[in-house]
Amino acid sequence: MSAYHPLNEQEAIEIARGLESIFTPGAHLVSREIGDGNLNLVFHISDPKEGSSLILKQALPYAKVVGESWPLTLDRARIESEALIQQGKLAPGLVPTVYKYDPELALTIMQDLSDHVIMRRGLIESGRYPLFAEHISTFLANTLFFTSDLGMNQQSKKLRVREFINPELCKITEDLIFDHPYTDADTNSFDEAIRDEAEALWNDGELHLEVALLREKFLTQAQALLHGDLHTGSIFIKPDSTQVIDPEFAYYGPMGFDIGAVIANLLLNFAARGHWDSDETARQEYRSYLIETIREIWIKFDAKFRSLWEKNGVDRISMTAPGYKDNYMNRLLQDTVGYAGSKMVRRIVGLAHVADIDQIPDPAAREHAQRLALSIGKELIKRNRKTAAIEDLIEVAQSAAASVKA
Ligand SMILES: Nc1ncnc2c1ncn2[C@@H]1O[C@H](COP(=O)(O)OP(=O)(O)O)[C@@H](O)[C@H]1O
Ligand SMILES: CSC[C@H]1O[C@H](OP(=O)(O)O)[C@H](O)[C@@H]1O
Repeated sequence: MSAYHPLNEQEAIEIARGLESIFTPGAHLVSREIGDGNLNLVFHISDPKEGSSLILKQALPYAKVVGESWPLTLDRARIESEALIQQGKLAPGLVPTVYKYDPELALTIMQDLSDHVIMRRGLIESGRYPLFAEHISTFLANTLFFTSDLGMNQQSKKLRVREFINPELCKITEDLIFDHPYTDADTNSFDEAIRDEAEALWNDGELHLEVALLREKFLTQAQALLHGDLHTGSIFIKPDSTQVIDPEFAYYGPMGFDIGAVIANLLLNFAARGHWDSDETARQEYRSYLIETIREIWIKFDAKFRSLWEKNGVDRISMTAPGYKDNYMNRLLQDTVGYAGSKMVRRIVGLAHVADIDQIPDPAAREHAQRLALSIGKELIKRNRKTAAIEDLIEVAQSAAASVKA
């Protein structure tokens, strides 16, 4: 196939045919474009007779959600395939296998995970995933520890940082998460019913200070290789398996940004309950499940990260200096809390929203969910540097749920 152009379904089939380890030569293949994200084309190619299939993901030279007026680098396909390969080595079984990367067509060919569901949809449908905290804490601990100065050769790490310089995708995050929600920006999008909330965000100096500090860390702290967009739409799940996809925002940044993303998206679902539950008891039970999952994620992450540090640490003084590990883990928790809050706020007033809340058809119920999400998000941002335990974050969510009335 020649130089870059967006593929059609037939061309996608022809490329997939080349994967002879997946498809029998001459097989009748079927192609469907299934991309529902903000940025890329995703083709599902299958051989219905044999039951074999794969995914072909192609970057477009612009942001699909906005159109050609928002050009976007094709290099993100390289970042995504390289990040998937790194994560696959560090967290085996928790990301799809990459079969092939084609730089010219900005194409990643990977394992089909259609037997899983996108976790955001699973949560909306009140699914429970008892192994999720175990799996995602392993993904986070392994990928973050072994790409940081604590767990890898520090000279090699600097070279890795260079490979994952991702300025255009980082700029999206810097704007959409750490700037636009706090000013009257053109990209913002919110229901008129909550204009008072949006305007309050634009005028809250205490909040702006904390957002500026979190933004500074996002801009400057090359702590570890992040997934960079770890929301529940980037996680495929079923009861016995968790698979992280879509790391095109990967770069070396502050670890708490990834952990905070997971927690923020569980809390967005927490705020949206009610509409998705049959009655008040079901709502309380599902919220308890979400809170328990958040608690478990942090506790398991903390234990696994410390254990990796004990067994595999490469940085002498950080392993022996009294109190350093506790200090590090506490700063990590504080970042997690601050970034979780930032990621909640952006999904209510910023450009890209979440189905958990936007798909609530009843305007009053949707407004309640939005106000609750903002209340939790703002409080987490304001309290981030005072956080001492995961219970502090849980307390913020629970007391907001009790005080923001429907
Ligand atoms: N490996 C995969 N297996 C099955 N479906 C996939 C896979 N990767 C992506 N998809 C489908 O394509 C959609 C968009 O993929 P995603 O990587 O999130 O794209 P974007 O970068 O545009 O957000 C997912 O929500 C999912 O439905
Ligand atoms: C203009 S991109 C907006 C938003 O979309 C990305 O998410 P996804 O690729 O999963 O659709 C990312 O969260 C960006 O901030």
